[in-house]
Amino acid sequence: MHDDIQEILFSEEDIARIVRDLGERLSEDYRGLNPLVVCVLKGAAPFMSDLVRRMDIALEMDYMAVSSYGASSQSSGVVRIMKDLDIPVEGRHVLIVEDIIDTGLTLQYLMDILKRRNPASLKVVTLLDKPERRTEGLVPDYCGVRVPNEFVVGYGLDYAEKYRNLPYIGVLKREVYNA
Ligand SMILES: O=P(O)(O)OC[C@H]1O[C@H](OP(=O)(O)OP(=O)(O)O)[C@H](O)[C@@H]1O
Ligand code: HPA
Ligand SMILES: [Mg+2]
Repeated sequence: MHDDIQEILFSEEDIARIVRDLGERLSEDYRGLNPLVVCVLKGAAPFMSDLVRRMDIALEMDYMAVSSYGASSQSSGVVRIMKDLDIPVEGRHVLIVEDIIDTGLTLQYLMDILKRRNPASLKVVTLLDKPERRTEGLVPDYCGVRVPNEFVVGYGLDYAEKYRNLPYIGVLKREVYNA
């Protein structure tokens, strides 16, 4: 697994620091609002799990699964809902948790769907932002860190379902997905 990584971008310690800072900011901004924190499966699961433990406020958690990349390093452009939320969104302060915003297609689709359900507010926190690839005019409300235009894996991010359990975030060697 580690042999497939070209370069480590963020170590376990880097990630812990970034997540702690985001958690502190979100705790201030959402105190007293009992936000509905929505994890976009599967990539955001490790980030969600660490982030909520850095949010020292009352909140509720729910999970949604949409998929566009499948077993590929290229977005198919078609986003599908694989699992919807259990908790109603109407009147709630909804915070979407993403691992990465790349083209922005996934998030644009998700925001359009959730907006129609009349939340009190709808914002996004992403651990990674890859703005160079954006096709949708989307800017995250909260962003951990920017990444270069490379395919990255680890800490939830996969290539063909692999590498999600790496404790760090790194650039995948091109020969792995061009093979
Ligand atoms: O901005 P975009 O170009 O849409 O890409 C970002 C999305 O792609 C990945 O999910 P994926 O569809 O691969 O599912 P996964 O989370 O299960 O890996 C990632 O977790 C984001 O949700
Ligand atoms: O760089 C990436 N890595 C893994 N999954 C992704 N989904 C969108 N961009 C990426
Ligand atoms: Mg993926």
